[in-house]
Amino acid sequence: MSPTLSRAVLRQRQFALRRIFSRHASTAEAAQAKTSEAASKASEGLSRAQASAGSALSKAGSAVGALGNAIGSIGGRTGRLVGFVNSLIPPTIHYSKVGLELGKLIFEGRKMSPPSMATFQTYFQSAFNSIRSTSAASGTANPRSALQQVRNLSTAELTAAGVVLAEVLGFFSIGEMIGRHSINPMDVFKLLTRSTKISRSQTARPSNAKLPSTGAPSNPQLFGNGDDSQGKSNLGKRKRGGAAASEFAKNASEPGDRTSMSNGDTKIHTNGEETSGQVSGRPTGRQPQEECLRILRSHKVKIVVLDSEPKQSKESTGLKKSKKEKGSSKESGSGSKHKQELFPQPLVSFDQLRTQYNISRRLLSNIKDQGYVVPTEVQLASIPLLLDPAKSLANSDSFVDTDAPDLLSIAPTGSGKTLAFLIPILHRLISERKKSKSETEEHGLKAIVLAPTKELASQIANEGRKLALNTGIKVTLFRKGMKIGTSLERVGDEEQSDNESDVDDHEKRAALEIKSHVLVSTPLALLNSLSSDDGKERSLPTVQQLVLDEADVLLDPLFRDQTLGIWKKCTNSNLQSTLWSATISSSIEEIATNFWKDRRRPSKNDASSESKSLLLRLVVGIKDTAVPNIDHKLVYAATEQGKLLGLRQLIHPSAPQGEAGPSLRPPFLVFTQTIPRAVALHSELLFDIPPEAGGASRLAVLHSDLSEQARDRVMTRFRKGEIWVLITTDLLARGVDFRGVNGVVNYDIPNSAAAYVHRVGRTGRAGREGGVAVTYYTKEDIPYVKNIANVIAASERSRGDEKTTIEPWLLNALPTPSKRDKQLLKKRGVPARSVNALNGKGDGKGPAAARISTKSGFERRMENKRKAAKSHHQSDRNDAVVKHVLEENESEFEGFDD
Ligand SMILES: Nc1ncnc2c1ncn2[C@@H]1O[C@H](COP(=O)(O)OP(=O)(O)OP(=O)(O)O)[C@@H](O)[C@H]1O
Repeated sequence: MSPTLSRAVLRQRQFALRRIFSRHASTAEAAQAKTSEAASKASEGLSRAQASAGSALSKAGSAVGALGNAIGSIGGRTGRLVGFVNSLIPPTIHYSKVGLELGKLIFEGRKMSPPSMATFQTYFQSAFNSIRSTSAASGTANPRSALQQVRNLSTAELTAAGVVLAEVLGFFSIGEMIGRHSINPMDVFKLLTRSTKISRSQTARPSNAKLPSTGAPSNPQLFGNGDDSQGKSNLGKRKRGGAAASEFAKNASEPGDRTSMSNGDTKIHTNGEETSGQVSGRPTGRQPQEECLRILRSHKVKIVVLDSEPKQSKESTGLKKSKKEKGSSKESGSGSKHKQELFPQPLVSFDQLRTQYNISRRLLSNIKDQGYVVPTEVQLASIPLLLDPAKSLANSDSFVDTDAPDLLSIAPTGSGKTLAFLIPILHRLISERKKSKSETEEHGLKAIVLAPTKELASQIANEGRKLALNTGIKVTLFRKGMKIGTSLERVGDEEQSDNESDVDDHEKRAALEIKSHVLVSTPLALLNSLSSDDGKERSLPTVQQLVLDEADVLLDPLFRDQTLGIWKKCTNSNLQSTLWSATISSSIEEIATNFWKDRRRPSKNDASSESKSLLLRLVVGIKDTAVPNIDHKLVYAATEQGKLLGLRQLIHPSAPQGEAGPSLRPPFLVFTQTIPRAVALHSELLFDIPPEAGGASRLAVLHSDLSEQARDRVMTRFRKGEIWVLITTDLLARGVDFRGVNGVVNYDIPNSAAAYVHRVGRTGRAGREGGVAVTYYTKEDIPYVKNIANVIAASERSRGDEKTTIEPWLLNALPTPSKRDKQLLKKRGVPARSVNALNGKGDGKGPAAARISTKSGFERRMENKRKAAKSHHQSDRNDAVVKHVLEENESEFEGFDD
């Protein structure tokens, strides 16, 4: 064959190869699309890192390609061979990316597992054998015979070989690398773009490590499914995983069906008719009280009657003493010595909402559409009680004769309290709507949910809208400037907005008269709207249900007057009030109970105030303890500089790990004590994430001094996974639900044990495993850190760990803060880094001790500008974001010591 002819044949083969590659590429892209669809919002962030790595790979590929071209121009046989190899590089790079995505599946513990070394070897066994055999080696080493062999191959053989080679290279090299070594996306990025050598010891993580961002939790329940027939707590016996939970739900009873519900070793038989524990004259199809008790105990749920209406005796409220009550049961809080314990029918599956509590089909399907299958502990116990207390206590020795008990509910962070209060509200409104004959009948505002922050209120309203979809119930986020409408005509779903963007415009909002069945609001915005310009105060007589979410904050001095002000304006004598939080101290409980008693005291002129009422308290788990499914790390950093170094190590996971510091993967939240510190920390770290991985756009700050729109924007970007590290204040410490947050960093220690519980509760939501909470403390924090150490130790013990990460010597060595110290800390935070200290008005230890940056504000800004200019050359897109961030930053942050 002449050289011209062989060149033509080679070109033809390359063309055929490219066609096949592009066909395979589209299949691969479809697979990739499915992968990213399955990934959770937060893992989108991670995929982006990997995509960055992919693009870096491509760049590297083109560089190699260019080199190949240069070599190819050498000419002759060697040149052609090099040219052929060169043509294989782009598809190889492409398939490497496919391998990378497959590796991601492996890495994230999805359906695939990495191929074993043995499988790998079988692919290459023949090649290995050939290499070992000298004769074969000399044969293949001869370029003339190698070229001849290539020429003898048919086009089909050649293309097939090329595809297999590219796939094998791509899958095994990158997929195997990521899957086997569990390399962090950031490490991959570094490995591929900066040639950073990452030793196995630095990158190796337990192969079974699960991250909260890796998708839906298999079991949203935190406790339970263990045998607890003695009614003892099952500390340390928590069985996790989907099997137990789904079985729990699957076996839930249907009316008329004889089913057996397995709850660990607990067997409950129900048949839609009488059960062995059935109490004559009461509704049937229920579990006997002993079984209810057993389930509730195994899920660590306890419900007691805090107080019944003062003027009514237990006889008249229909409340009987249970056997247990007759024994001595000592409870703390709100003054009462003995508290009646209740054992309502637990809700073992959401299907029971329809079969036993007759909720609307639409509401049930909306619940299911959200992917909720197994009720969490707080839902399991509270929803039946709120939907129909008499029915839920039907087979119990204790039953209550009231339609709407008031409830104080204390359940861990991320345990689904929102759903627990929204379902009963919506059910009641839907039922009333059905009962009303006239289409035009005035319905009015029926329910109010109060939350301490706009972010949380917005989240609850969104959740409410999803559940109320097509039910005819309107849920509205109430914002500053809105007015409550005086009447409410029948509202259709078309009037519902799926998000709050339609009310972003302040002017429009000012004129907006809200007509809604359910309002979700912060207390001040709502209270202000109730006082009219002529000085007249409006009340809310139509409101039947009031929810205080994060009730301990709402009843804290900061919000107390506003919250109680609204509560008082809900003048309906049948108002049902429910209070929810992960932490409610006995003093807050007392305030709530006293207020409740005052409200319930029958007034002389109002006969209807003689209504039957009851205040219940529901506790899930151990009060005021962090969820058991997260890992806590308390790190002594000595100084502010030590903390900064520690945080930088977290942002750059390739820095030495292990003893030097804990490992944490983005996305994560970083909490500071004050707004200026959050802004300063953001400014300090702005350029720590390399531009190729998104640079400054991956980092953001969120605090209450930002405009509402800016706050919404950051929240949306963080939820989408575009932001990896979000620096914030206690504004985001409560209630806010980011499903995929892998960790929380307390850059500044929280100002109370409760604040710690809530901050770290932003990870490990709905039973997700793998969340990490890192808390740094310095010399200045030592007087205050014992409370936090105690919470960590209690949380670790609550999951059955014999040894906690808090060494006993440390607990002994740390000083116990006095009550006054605790109060001051709660009010002002650690004095050395309070705003006063930063302004030089403190105890003289600040601002130097409290300064985050190693540089002055001016120096930091100059340096950031230099870095921004440099990054301009690297990426236009990043530069735009950086510029924007810098502008936003500069207008807010003037530095501490300029
Ligand atoms: N039954 C369930 N199954 C699975 N996930 C659930 C269930 N109920 C709620 N969730 C999810 O759990 C997460 C936490 O719920 P929610 O925000 O209501 O928790 P919370 O108890 O109010 O937490 P916090 O005390 O922090 O406010 C949400 O993402 C929610 O969608």
